[in-house]
Amino acid sequence: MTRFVLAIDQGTTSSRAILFDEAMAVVAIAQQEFLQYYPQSGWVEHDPEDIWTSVVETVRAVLRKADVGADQVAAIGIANQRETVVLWDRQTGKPIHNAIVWQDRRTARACEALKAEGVEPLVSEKTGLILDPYFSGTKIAWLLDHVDGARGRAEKGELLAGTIDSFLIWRLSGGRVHATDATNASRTLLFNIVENRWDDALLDVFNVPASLLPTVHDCAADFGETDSALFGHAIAICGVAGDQHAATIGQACFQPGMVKATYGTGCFAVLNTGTDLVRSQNKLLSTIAYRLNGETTYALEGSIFVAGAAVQWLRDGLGLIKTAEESGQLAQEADGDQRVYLVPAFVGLGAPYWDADARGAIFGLTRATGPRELAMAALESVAYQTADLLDAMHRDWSEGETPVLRVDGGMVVSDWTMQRLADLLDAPVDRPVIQETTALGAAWLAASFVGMWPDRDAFAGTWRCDRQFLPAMNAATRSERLDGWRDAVSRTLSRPA
Ligand SMILES: Nc1ncnc2c1ncn2[C@@H]1O[C@H](COP(=O)(O)OP(=O)(O)O)[C@@H](O)[C@H]1O
Ligand SMILES: O=P(O)(O)OC[C@H](O)CO
Repeated sequence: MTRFVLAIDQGTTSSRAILFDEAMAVVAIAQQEFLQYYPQSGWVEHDPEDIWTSVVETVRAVLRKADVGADQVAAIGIANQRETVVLWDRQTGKPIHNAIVWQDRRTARACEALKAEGVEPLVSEKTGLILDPYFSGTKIAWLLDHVDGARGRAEKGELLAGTIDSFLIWRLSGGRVHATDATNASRTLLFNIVENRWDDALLDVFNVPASLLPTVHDCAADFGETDSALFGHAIAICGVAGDQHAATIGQACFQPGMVKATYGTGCFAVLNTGTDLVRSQNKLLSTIAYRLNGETTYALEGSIFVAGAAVQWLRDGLGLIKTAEESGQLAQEADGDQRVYLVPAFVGLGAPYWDADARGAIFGLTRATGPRELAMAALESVAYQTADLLDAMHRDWSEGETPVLRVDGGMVVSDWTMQRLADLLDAPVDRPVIQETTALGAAWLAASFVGMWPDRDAFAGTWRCDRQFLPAMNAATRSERLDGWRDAVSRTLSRPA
């Protein structure tokens, strides 16, 4: 009987189920978008029931499309939007509130208060992170303090907490398994990435009871199996990683110095630093790239909150385009001499600025500026932000030049954006043949655990380039544009950098 592996890619705007065969080829894909809730300025929520329904329905749809039975699926790998948290009732599995999404800034004041108490050095030392509302710790505390009775119920052991992977594992396993992997744990502010464990001192700082938290496994491990009633047959869950970590694996960035950037809702550049935990001097994060066979590989990460979301804003906020693809066509026709800069700080700025209070701004408008130039500015903002990240990485990573950038995510189909990225980075940009790298990484974790796919090195040897974009902008233009961007950012920050 032919065997398959199933990847669940639970992203910020949609859930995807992707079925791979034994030869690592994509057999079928199903995708479902779900609603985003913006209850207040800077707040972003998801209904966990929407996420759950979209996951179950896409899995059923992909099996139907491929005419494959659940009994033919050897294993499931899960990749998920990170940092987003859910608190749910241990008995009923019902969430006590909407999920607070990674982009949500509601805990900015709480982070400032903790900084004023002087705990940031301790937190950074243990977690590799920055005290920012982006991460899960203060979001969990917010839920405990703002949902009626939640803290009392948590202390009595009635509630469970988790990132989206944990919530899905709990539901998929019929309420039997409360687990996560080391990469997701490393984004919570509660996990000590040096000692690889939940840290009591951090639980104290964020006032989170240990009983809420899941067991932490390697990325390729036994995470239980799905309730057989869900898909007609139980399927083993054997791979879990945060989506950016899964993409790092899917891009085969296994060697120190290799770097990938994923362009979805946000953009996340991840540089493999090997088994050494490198501390950034330039406001990048130190994080767990992946943990396999008990060995932790670390990474430096630059996180940008708005990448494809700027294109969504052109479409849904301004109504300038009907589809995301039109952004590239408009940018192509734009007057390239206009220096219009969009700083898309819709939910503050992430790395390397970390300014939760900044809000978006547009500079350089003239009477001649129209939709084309705004589209160009939106797409260019993604390239400029990446340039900021790679610049910080170059300064932190002393092991020589970082090699070419491997890119993936929904935006990389835009040739115009990828060319502008190479131009502004002054470095080659490689787009792989398989652009579902997040799903591929999750599938590899699961498939290698059950011995179905090749080991790490052989898997890395299967990576293929679809197109390489080479820089073609002259140095003077590049430097003038980057100066303009930095000036625009400095005028957008809520406080001096
Ligand atoms: N042709 C395109 N040009 C520019 N942006 C695009 C294009 N196609 C999709 N996008 C953007 O890519 C994002 C979706 O990518 P995806 O990887 O699915 O995101 P996520 O995992 O965060 O939900 C959207 O924000 C969308 O605006
Ligand atoms: O949903 P994505 O692909 O934008 O990824 C979200 C990140 O995991 C947030 O840290």
